[in-house]
Amino acid sequence: MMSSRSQNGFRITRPVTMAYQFPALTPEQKKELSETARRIVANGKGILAADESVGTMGSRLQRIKVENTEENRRQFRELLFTVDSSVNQSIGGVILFHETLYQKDSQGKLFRDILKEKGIVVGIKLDQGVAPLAGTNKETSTQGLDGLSQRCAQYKKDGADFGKWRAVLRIDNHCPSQLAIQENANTLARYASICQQNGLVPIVEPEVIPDGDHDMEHCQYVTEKVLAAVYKALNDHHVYLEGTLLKPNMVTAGHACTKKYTPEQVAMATVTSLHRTVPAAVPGICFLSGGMSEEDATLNLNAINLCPLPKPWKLSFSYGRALQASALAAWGGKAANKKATQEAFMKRALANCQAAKGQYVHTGSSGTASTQSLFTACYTY
Ligand SMILES: O=P(O)(O)OC[C@@]1(O)O[C@H](CO)[C@@H](O)[C@@H]1O
Repeated sequence: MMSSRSQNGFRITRPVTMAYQFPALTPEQKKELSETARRIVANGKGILAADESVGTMGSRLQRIKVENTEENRRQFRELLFTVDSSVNQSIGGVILFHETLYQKDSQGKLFRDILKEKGIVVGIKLDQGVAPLAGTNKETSTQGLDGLSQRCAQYKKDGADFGKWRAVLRIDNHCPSQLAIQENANTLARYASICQQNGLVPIVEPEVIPDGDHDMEHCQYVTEKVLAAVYKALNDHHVYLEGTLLKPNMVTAGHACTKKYTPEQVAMATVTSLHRTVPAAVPGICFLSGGMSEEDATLNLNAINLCPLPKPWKLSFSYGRALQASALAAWGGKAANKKATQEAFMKRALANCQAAKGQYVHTGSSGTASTQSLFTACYTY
């Protein structure tokens, strides 16, 4: 302890090792990170999560009977990224998988340059999947911290400005365990710190997956415990919250629960848990769709934005399945379906942008694909 006297004679005692003596980031680094984070979620914009790993993309393509080749993955993504530039009114960021960051359109232009010219921020999936936590009820920890700093530095040079890391928590007997909550919170925080050191905005994704027959109240209880642990860990790791985005699950009942809840009930439970656990310094919360149908994901997001509780953050989307399902169905692997594919994608992007402003009006004219459940059991890839 150091001690001194103030002008009016009071003794002031300070610990010698105050955290501010070791700032993690310079003011310039903080400015860049917070500006990028705010840009991604400005004016109802959200994120297209097009970062499916090769295996996950394989299961998407299998549903439409298309072979999982690099060329087929490239062709579908080309259709998404080359839609009309007005997509930049709804999509502020796109998350890419490693392979996609280095792929080009049929004219030889890098996807990342196509996105940047539209004013869309390019992101990159940084986690490397999950591994079992031995001695638990099938719980996992996310891999990818080894060499992460070097990978972040390279991706930053190659045009990425944000990263994504998904932790998976499940609800079951003895789950999530304290071990899984702590391990995943700490790993997310370590990842977030490394991202920020390399100029990437970390998307922090602790997903409580919807497998199980638990009710919505149980999901709310677990989501609050998980988020509280995540924000404690982010604070412990000196992560600059203004330069982060959160990607959580919405609070819903388990997929096999027989009780049904309205979007307003989901919205109230979701915003209540966020209100209790997520600091107002976080600029944006972009929900994952977690196997909800496209239409449910939009209706729930709209209800969340209309929820009459204080909402100091932008509440938006970072959807994978709920932005791509009807586009994939319209494509079916055929170049001739380009127009229908791009129209289907634009329709969902616009609907979710409206929902992120609480202005979505359900017209009742949605196609079949948009109301189909997109749930995959044990979605841990
Ligand atoms: O739940 P969704 O909205 O389909 O996808 C959410 C997501 O985090 O999970 C996938 C698997 O990692 C990613 O492709 C995507 O970013």
